[in-house]
Amino acid sequence: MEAKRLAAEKAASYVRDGMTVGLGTGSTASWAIKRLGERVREGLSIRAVATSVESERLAEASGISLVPFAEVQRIDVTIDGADEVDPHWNLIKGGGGALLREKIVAAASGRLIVVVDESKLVRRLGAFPLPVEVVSFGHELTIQALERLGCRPVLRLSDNRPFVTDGGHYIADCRIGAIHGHRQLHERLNAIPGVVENGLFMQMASQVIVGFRDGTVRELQRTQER
Ligand SMILES: O=C(CO)[C@H](O)[C@H](O)COP(=O)(O)O
Repeated sequence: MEAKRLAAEKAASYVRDGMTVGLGTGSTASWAIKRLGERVREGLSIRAVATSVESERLAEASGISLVPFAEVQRIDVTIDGADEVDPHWNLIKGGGGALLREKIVAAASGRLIVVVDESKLVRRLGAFPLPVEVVSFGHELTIQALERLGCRPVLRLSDNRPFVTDGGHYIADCRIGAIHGHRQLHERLNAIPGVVENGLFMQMASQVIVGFRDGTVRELQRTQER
């Protein structure tokens, strides 16, 4: 928890007056929201959009002004967590179920700062099940199509009912194992009727900040994609 907080607070220190900020979702991103709230109380002037209802609530409670996404021309910087980060800064996201809004906000951001603890660093993505957001209508068929791709999907549950995202969709967590050919996988997944989006974030991160158990924080250097 301390490692997550340190990474998130480092990211929050890059936010400047006048910026429009994207607020991520999850335990790490929530530390950034809390730190930004403190900075706002100290006089920082920002406006923000949130990637989930949960983060919206935390931002409001922290005194951060939220603006409707429709009124935002450009997001200067977004700070968000990740479930896995590989050496090329490809990510798996969506463990908290917010991957669709997270991807929309990341794509509209000038900079995406990813904040993680060291447990999220992997040589190859895929040990963490890849979240795939699917529409509820016909989700059984969509899940069968995911099975045919070899994805081993499991419908995410909450209190024995399908987990419902902020967008009103379901999530299939796909146990793929080591992922090769991210781009092709991404395209195949999103080509299935009923799939809304998947949790692979490729070439979206601008910066990765990692908190370590020993209390240090490091900004990663990206390994060149081959
Ligand atoms: O993608 C996400 C939510 O959809 C989160 O950023 C991801 O699951 C990491 O969460 P945490 O910081 O709690 O480990």
